Amino acid sequence: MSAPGPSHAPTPESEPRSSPEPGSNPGPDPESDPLGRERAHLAASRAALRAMREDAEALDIRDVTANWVNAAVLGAQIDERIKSLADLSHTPLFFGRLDYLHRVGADQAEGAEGERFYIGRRHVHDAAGDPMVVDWRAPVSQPFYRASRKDPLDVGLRRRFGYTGGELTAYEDEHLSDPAESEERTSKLLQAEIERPRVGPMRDIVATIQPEQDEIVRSGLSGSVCVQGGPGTGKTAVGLHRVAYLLYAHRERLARTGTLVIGPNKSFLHYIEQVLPALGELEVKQATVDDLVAPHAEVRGADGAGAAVIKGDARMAEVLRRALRSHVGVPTEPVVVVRGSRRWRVPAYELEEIVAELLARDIRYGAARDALPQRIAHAVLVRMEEAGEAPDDRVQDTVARAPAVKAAVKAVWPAVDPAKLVLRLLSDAEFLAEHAEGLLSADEQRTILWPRPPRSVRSAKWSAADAVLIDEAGDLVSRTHSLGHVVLDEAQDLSPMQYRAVGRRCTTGSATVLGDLAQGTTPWATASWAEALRHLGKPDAAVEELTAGFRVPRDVIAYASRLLPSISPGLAPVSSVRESPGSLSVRRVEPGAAVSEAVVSACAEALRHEGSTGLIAADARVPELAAALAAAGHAYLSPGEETTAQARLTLVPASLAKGLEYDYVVLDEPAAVVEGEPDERTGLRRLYVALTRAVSGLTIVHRDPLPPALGQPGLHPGPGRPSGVSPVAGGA
Ligand SMILES: Nc1ncnc2c1ncn2[C@@H]1O[C@H](COP(=O)(O)OP(=O)(O)OP(=O)(O)O)[C@@H](O)[C@H]1O
Repeated sequence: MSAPGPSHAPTPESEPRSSPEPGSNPGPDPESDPLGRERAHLAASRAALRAMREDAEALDIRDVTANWVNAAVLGAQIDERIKSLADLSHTPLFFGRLDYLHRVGADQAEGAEGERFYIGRRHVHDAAGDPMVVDWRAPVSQPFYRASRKDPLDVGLRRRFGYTGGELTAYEDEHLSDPAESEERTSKLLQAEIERPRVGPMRDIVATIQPEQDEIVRSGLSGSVCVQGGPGTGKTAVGLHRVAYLLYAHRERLARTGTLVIGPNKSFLHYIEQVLPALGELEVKQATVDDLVAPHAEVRGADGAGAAVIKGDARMAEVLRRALRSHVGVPTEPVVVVRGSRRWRVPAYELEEIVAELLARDIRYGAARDALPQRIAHAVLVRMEEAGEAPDDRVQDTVARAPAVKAAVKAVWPAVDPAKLVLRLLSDAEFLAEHAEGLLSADEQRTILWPRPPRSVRSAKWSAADAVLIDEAGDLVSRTHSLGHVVLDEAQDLSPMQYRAVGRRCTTGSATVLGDLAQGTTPWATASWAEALRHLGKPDAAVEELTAGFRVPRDVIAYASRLLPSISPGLAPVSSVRESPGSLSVRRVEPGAAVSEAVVSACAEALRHEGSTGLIAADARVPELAAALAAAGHAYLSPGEETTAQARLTLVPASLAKGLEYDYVVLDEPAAVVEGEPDERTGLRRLYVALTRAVSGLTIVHRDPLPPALGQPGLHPGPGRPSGVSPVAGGA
C-alpha cells in the first residue's frame, strides 16, 4: 500500500483535469492541487526506481558464487535486472490508480480502511519494500481493466493519467461506487490514446486494455484460446499482452518450457517486435511457420495452388505415416547371438511378435527402433536364464550391441531420413500410389508428383509445403520438442498440415490462436475455427469473439464491410469505437489519365497530416508506383522498415499489408488488387485487408471500375455516408 484510503473527489469528472504547467510544486496539497500530488508520487516513484537500480548495480556477488560459471550466470541475470529497471523518460511509470474501498483481501467490514494502488508497467517499491507502483499484471490491478459501475469490484475510484512528452499533465476520474455518478461515460483519455497518430512500430496498450480483451489476456495457462475478430479489434495486441501476462503469472514454468509468437511474415514480426520488450519481456521468440520448419529443408521452390492445397491437406499426414511404417519389415530369419562357446537363438516368429508389439504402441518410429535391440537382447537373456545362467544388465547391453542384433534391426527396422521419405513420395509414383491408396485420388497424386524428380535431397527445390511435410515426417521419427505457450497470429491462413506443425510445438503446452476468417487469403485458408483447432490438436479451445474496432474509422469500416457477404457470409461487421469520423474518399481518374499521378498527389495530401502514410497496391503495380513516387521526389519505405518522423511513407504490396496499419492509406486500383489473386473470393478478401489498414483516413484512387461487391456509387454504407465519396466516383 502506498498511501492510506481513497480520497473522495466531490464531483464526477467528465473532462480530464489538466494543468499546463508540469510540476515543480514541492509540497502539493491534495485538496487544492491533486495533480501536483500525483506528480509528487511520480517523482517519488522514479526516485524509488533509481534506488532499486542502484541496489542492483551495487550487488557484490564475489562471496556468494562458488565458481566462475556461477558468477557469470548470476552476473548476466543482474545485468538483465539492471536493464529492466531503466527509467524510460517517455514511458510513464504509472498510468492509473485504483482506490479500493477496503483493504484488499480483508473482510469488507464497515469502517475498514481502504487501499490505494498506482498501476504501471512494472513493480516499484520504496526502501521499506512497500509498493509505489504495482505491475499491471498483478491481481490487484485487474479491476483497473474490469471494474464497472454495475460491478465496481470494491473500487471507489479509478483514475486514468494523461501524459505529454513524459510529463503527467492530466487525470480523469470515475467514482464507480458512487450512486450520484451513475451513467457510463467513454473515457476521453482512452479516446485520445486510440486516436493518437501512429509512427514507428506497434506499441503496447497496457493503459487501455478493454474488459473483453482483458478476459482473454488473463485467461489461464492451461487452456487454449481462439480469438475471432475483424480488422483492428486488437487481436495481435491481445495475443502479445497475453504472453506478457502469462510470463508474469507463470514465470518459472515458462522460463523452462519457452514461449513463441508466430506471425505471417518478417515485416509483420518486425512491426510487432517492440511490444514485448516494452512490457519488460525480452525472452519471447518470434517466428513465421516457414522459420519453424526451415531447419529440415532449404525452400527454393514454389508449388502451384493445386499442389500446395493437396500437400497442405491433413490426409498427407496419414500418407506419410503409412509410408514410414512400410519400412518396417517382417523378420524371416532368426537372430543368433554367440557368447563364448554358446549360441543363443531367437526364432523369427518371436522377433515378429516383438516388432508387432512395438508397432502397436504409440511411440515414435525412431524411439521404437532404439528400443528394438534391447527387446531382442531381453529375449536372449530369458533363454540364458532358462539355461541356468544369471546374466545382469551389462550382459543385456552387450547382447544388444552384438553384430547379429544390429544386423537384424537394420534389416527389420531401418533408419529413415524424413527428407528422403518425402522425396521418394513426391518422385516415385508407385510408392505414392501404394501409400495414398484410398486417401488421394489418382488426379491428386499426379498433381503433387514432381514432373522431373531431383536426384537428391540437397538438389531438390523444396517448396514451403514440402518443408512442412518433412517436418511432419520428422515428428513421426522423433518427437518434436513442445513449448509452454504458443501465440499463433493471422491463423486463418494456415493449411491443416501447418496447423499440425504448430500444434506439435505446443503438445504439452497451450496456444492462443488469433485470426479473422474474412481475411483468409491463402487457397487453403480455414473455413471454420473448429476445424483449425482440431488440426492444431486443441479441439477444446474456447472460441472468443472481439467485435469492437480500435483502428478503422466508422465510415471506412462500413465501406469495407460491404464485402463481408461475398467473402465471409455470417460474420458480424466490426463496430468502430473511434469517435473521430475519419475520412473516406473515392476518386475516379478519367479514362486515359495516369492513375499513378493521382496516387502520388493523394500520397502528398496524406503526408500533410501527422503520422504514417501507407500506399497499398496490387503487387504487380508496385514497380510502376515506385517509379512514380521516385519521379515526384517522394522517398518511401518498404513494409517492416520503421517509419520515423522523417520517413513516413511506405509503399506496401497488397500481399504484405496484413496485420499492418497506417494513419492514412492511399489504395491504388482496387480491381487490380482483386485480379492479383487466383480467384474472386480470395481477391475480395485481399481487398478487404487493404481497405482496413487505415487509422484516420482512406483515399481510394481508381480508373478501372470498382469491384461490384463494393456496391454502387454513393450507396449509403451504414450510419454515416462516406465523407468523401464523390458522386462521380464508383463502380460504373
Ligand atoms: N484497448 C485498446 N486500446 C488502445 N488501442 C487499442 C486497443 N486495442 C487495440 N488497439 C489498437 O488498435 C490497433 C489494431 O490492433 P491490432 O493490430 O491488434 O488488431 P488486429 O485485430 O490484430 O487487426 P488485424 O485483423 O487487421 O490484424 C492497434 O493500433 C492497437 O494498438
